Amino acid sequence: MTTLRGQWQFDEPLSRHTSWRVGGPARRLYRPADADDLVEFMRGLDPDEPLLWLGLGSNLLVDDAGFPGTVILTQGTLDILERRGNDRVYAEVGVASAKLARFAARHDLTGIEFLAGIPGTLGGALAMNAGAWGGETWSFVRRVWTLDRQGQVHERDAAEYEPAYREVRGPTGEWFLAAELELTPGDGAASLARIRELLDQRAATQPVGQPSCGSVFRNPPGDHAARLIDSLGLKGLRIGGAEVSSIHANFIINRGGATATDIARLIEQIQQTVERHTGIRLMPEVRRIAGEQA
Ligand SMILES: Cc1cc2nc3c(=O)[nH]c(=O)nc-3n(C[C@H](O)[C@H](O)[C@H](O)COP(=O)(O)OP(=O)(O)OC[C@H]3O[C@@H](n4cnc5c(N)ncnc54)[C@H](O)[C@@H]3O)c2cc1C
Ligand SMILES: NC(=O)C1=CN([C@@H]2O[C@H](COP(=O)(O)OP(=O)(O)OC[C@H]3O[C@@H](n4cnc5c(N)ncnc54)[C@H](OP(=O)(O)O)[C@@H]3O)[C@@H](O)[C@H]2O)C=CC1
Ligand SMILES: C=C(O[C@H]1[C@H](O)[C@@H](CO)O[C@H](OP(=O)(O)OP(=O)(O)OC[C@H]2O[C@@H](n3ccc(=O)[nH]c3=O)[C@H](O)[C@@H]2O)[C@@H]1NC(C)=O)C(=O)O
Repeated sequence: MTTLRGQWQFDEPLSRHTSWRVGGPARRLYRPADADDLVEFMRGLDPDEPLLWLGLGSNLLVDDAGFPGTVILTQGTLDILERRGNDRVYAEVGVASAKLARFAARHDLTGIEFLAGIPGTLGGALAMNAGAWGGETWSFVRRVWTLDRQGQVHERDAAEYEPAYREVRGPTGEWFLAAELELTPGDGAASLARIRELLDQRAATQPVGQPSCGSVFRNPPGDHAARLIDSLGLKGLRIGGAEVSSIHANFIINRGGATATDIARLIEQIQQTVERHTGIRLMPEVRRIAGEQA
């Protein structure tokens, strides 16, 4: 029997762990001390316990009722980050995407500048195939290490996964522990300048200072959700504390005191209005949490 070294919290409000600042309590939240500790934790976990892996919570709509199970928090832990060889970076999933982008640039490795403005962890970026400005996370992944519910670690080749727009299909019942990325050796100063440029571009077009989950809807083929929502005059539409951003129409911001229900109702209202006027059913990009996630 091994003693766990991580930290427990009980009835922890998930509004403290999501960028929308909404979401009810998790029955239990566990922040592992490191990857070995997390392996031990999974080995001892009740097979029926609902489980949610959480990074920064920047793409999650957690219900007001909370999560009736265990949340594993990787942000602020699982933070090993190192260069390997000429063109590789190894990172555990708790590393912030922004930190990974700057680390690569400082080591004269280029290609992932786009990750600098995407809030969240590498784990969330892998699960969502996070992308911006033409770049996508999985274009750079060569290997991943995953963990299953029995506490078994698997080393997997990127070829075992099928990345698509804001999603990736692969072996089920496993979560990401770490990844190895292949980057292009180049000019680190130019890479840092590109990061600054992309952050400026983002600040000019997105409400980065206000609580949100980024784009609420996926872009439909050949169009942009934001353009459709904007063209119907929905900017500023508000339910409770949730409001369609007047800066970017595909962002819903928490104006203070929003509930998950406010946000969910606003999402539905936008979907219905857009569908009625254009025939296009917008599909959410954000993930709604009400039960077990795998
Ligand atoms: C202001 C703002 C701007 C944004 N801009 C962009 C953008 O340009 N492009 C973009 O793609 N996204 C964007 N997003 C959305 C979000 O930042 C990304 O999806 C991000 O990669 C999520 O990372 P996270 O750590 O917060 O994941 P979380 O929200 O914590 O989790 C997201 C999903 O990943 C799963 N997950 C987390 N860690 C793991 C793991 N280790 N193994 C398996 N599954 C895991 C969770 O269970 C959940 O289903 C933006 C969000 C905000 C608030
Ligand atoms: N957190 C959120 O809810 C939101 C975040 N954002 C934006 O998303 C991006 C990423 O956010 P988040 O995931 O929270 O990560 P952080 O902003 O916490 O950044 C993570 C790490 O990246 C490095 N870093 C970030 N910005 C800088 C900088 N200007 N100069 C030097 N190093 C930097 C730092 O690493 P080191 O430890 O090496 O210094 C930092 O610890 C930021 O641009 C942020 O403004 C936007 C909306 C919401
Ligand atoms: C923020 C996210 O990702 C973002 C990513 O940061 C940016 C930059 O690459 O490109 C996508 O936004 P986007 O398609 O809305 O890109 P933008 O360039 O801002 O806008 C697209 C088009 O919509 C129009 N537009 C935008 C905002 C608005 O309020 N009104 C409007 O009409 C713009 O004029 C432009 O013609 C990603 N969103 C999706 C759903 O793919 C996220 O996934 O959370």
